[in-house]
Amino acid sequence: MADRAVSLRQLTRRYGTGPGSVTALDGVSLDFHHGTFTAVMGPSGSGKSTLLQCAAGLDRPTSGSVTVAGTELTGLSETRLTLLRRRHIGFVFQTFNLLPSLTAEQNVGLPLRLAGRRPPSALVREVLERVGLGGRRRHRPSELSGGQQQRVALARALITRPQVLFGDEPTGALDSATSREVLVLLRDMVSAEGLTLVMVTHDPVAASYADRVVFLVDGRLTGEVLGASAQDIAGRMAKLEATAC
Ligand SMILES: Nc1ncnc2c1ncn2[C@@H]1O[C@H](COP(=O)(O)OP(=O)(O)OP(=O)(O)O)[C@@H](O)[C@H]1O
Repeated sequence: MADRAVSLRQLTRRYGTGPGSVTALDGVSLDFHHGTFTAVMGPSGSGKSTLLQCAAGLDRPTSGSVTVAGTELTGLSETRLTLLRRRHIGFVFQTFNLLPSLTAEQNVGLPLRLAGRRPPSALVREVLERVGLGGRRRHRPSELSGGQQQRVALARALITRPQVLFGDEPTGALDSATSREVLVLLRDMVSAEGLTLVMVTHDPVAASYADRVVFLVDGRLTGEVLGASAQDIAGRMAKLEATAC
């Protein structure tokens, strides 16, 4: 158990009830080990975002269990779940979700403010420097490029030093060169700093930065590959999409 940052057991998420209900996740069991980078892929509607939201404690599964940092989330009160998320989990989205009226450093300090702490300026500076934005501390999101905004979002997710970072298409809105910069940064945080990263992506190139790629179809796990090239991953995706049609 100690080497697992996140464990999913028989995770099922159904939306709605009766004949119109949708089973977005159907009995998924998966482990994400400390210091590893996993990409989650699958055709549109296969349950990738639902898996991420349940694993990150942002959504509650219909049945099954999620364990993060040794604590099972099922059954935790909203307050305890919020505290656990703040302490152990970071999340980055495709849309960077920065507050437009705040500077980069104010955005980065936000999670600590929400937890009732004053963000130490040395720590904010250190995290912004880590993502290569030491010189942009006073800029507002509108004064930054897409890649820079995503790096601010990354710094904001990392300021609490989470054990696990979940990314839902974090490079989906970026051009390929900028996307590569963000992926190199993410890869380095896993390899050099022991972060555990779980990233949903449609992009085989982005997935090739991961140690492992897991594939979902119709809410079920259909396989995984280790250390695969972008070409191999694209080939597998093409097959899955052909059978999903
Ligand atoms: N709030 C909701 N209410 C009802 N159905 C939902 C809801 N959210 C997702 N679904 C359904 O659950 C299934 C899985 O959705 P999900 O967003 O997890 O898929 P995805 O693999 O992330 O898709 P995409 O690649 O298109 O983003 C889909 O059939 C979707 O329509």
